[in-house]
Amino acid sequence: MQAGGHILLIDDEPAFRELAGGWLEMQGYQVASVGTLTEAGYALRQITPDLVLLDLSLPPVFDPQNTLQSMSMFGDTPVIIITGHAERELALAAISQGAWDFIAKPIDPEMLAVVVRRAVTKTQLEREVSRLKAGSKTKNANAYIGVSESAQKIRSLIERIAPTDVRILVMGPSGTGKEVISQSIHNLSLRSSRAFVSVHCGAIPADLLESELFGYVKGAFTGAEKDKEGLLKLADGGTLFLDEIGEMPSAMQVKLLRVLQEGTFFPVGGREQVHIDVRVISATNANLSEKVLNGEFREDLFYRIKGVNIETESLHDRSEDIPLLVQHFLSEQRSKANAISLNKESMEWFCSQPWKGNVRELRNALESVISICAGDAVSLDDISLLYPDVKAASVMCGSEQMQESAVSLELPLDEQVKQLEIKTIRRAMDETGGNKTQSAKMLGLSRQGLIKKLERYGLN
Ligand SMILES: Nc1ncnc2c1ncn2[C@@H]1O[C@H](COP(=O)(O)OP(=O)(O)OP(=O)(O)O)[C@@H](O)[C@H]1O
Repeated sequence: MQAGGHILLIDDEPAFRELAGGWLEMQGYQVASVGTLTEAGYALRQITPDLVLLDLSLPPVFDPQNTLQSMSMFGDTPVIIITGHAERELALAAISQGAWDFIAKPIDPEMLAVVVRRAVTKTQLEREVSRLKAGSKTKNANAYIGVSESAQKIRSLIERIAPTDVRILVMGPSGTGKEVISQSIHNLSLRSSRAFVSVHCGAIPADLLESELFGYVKGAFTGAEKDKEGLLKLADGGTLFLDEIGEMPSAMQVKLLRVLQEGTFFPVGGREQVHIDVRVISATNANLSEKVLNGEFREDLFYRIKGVNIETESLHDRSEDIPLLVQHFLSEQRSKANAISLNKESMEWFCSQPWKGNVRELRNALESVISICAGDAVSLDDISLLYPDVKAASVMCGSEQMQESAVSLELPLDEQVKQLEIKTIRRAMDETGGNKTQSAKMLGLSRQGLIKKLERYGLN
């Protein structure tokens, strides 16, 4: 995608299209030029312009009123009317009907540049505003939260690769934030004002996936009463997130490969090729290399989507992220409801659970507990209504130790987190007489995760 923006130029004079189109391209815009409204309709299926430049006198009828009545086909995209001298009245009428501006032929390139820039900037700003309004999901650009070594690496990788168009494959257990990572990459990318379209490849039945992705034309099958755009077209200019790509049926894998290689596809039942410009981010909790070896996933598609790999760890193996995640989800709740907090024991309980469903399970549990909390601080009594065998965890969790040990601003955060981890691990090992299995359980880590940390910190 070029930074300048997309322009749809509709004028029946080929020489003018060539001249004005070429000049605008030199200014950094991507220009689609057509000679009739019918062609404009086709073009709109392939691009979402930031601006339309429209001549009012168009074949076959050459009736400016007819062209004016068709302006609704451009939705809220600004339209600049191109007029001849004699059409000034008409141009004014066009503006009263919602056109953004008009410019008279012969066109002064300097004037065209100014008018076009104003209109394109307006569209881009409006789209940005609606993107920001669209929800808190996009509010925080890098929404991936965590202080563990793995989370910090992922956060900085997100920031590094976001502005590029490199393809990305995010791998890791369910509920560990693969979609959060992908959305954050989109938020920080040059495509952030365009759509982030998420497709759950395993959730859509195989026979529906093709029409969902590619769209269809009227009459393509029983029930196709009008043309429908697919998710690929919706993602044009933006990011396509293919979740659970490992579950994509093999027939669709071939078709997706073609889209990724050529940037084009045919809607179901359609004869016109659609061009798109999307950045693809894929995610999976399966071992794709193994699937390739077993013949369950196409090798050529695997190499096409691979790009940069990001691997998430289970929450088990980075329990030091729990306090921050809990604080984050609490603050999200606070903006919806009254201030609510967690008392000391309940925070300890949250830090000590295994959370097999990872961050998703942690978040759901926290939200359920908050919803039944009687006061303004969640207590173990509240938790026990949902988890009857609740017991206060004996291990202190990160945030509290942070408060206890004097927090120093002289040491980098990494170092403080490391020291906190070492202290917590030592304490668990002391309390269990050095038993790794019990310590791991106490710390909410897998045994393997604990062993890795012991090695990393030389605590063996
Ligand atoms: N590091 C994180 N920071 C903030 N929120 C997170 C993080 N990790 C996960 N979440 C939250 O946990 C929930 C699940 O995250 P997400 O859907 O991104 O996981 P996933 O790995 O894509 O899961 P699945 O493989 O099941 O699709 C979401 O509500 C998300 O907001």
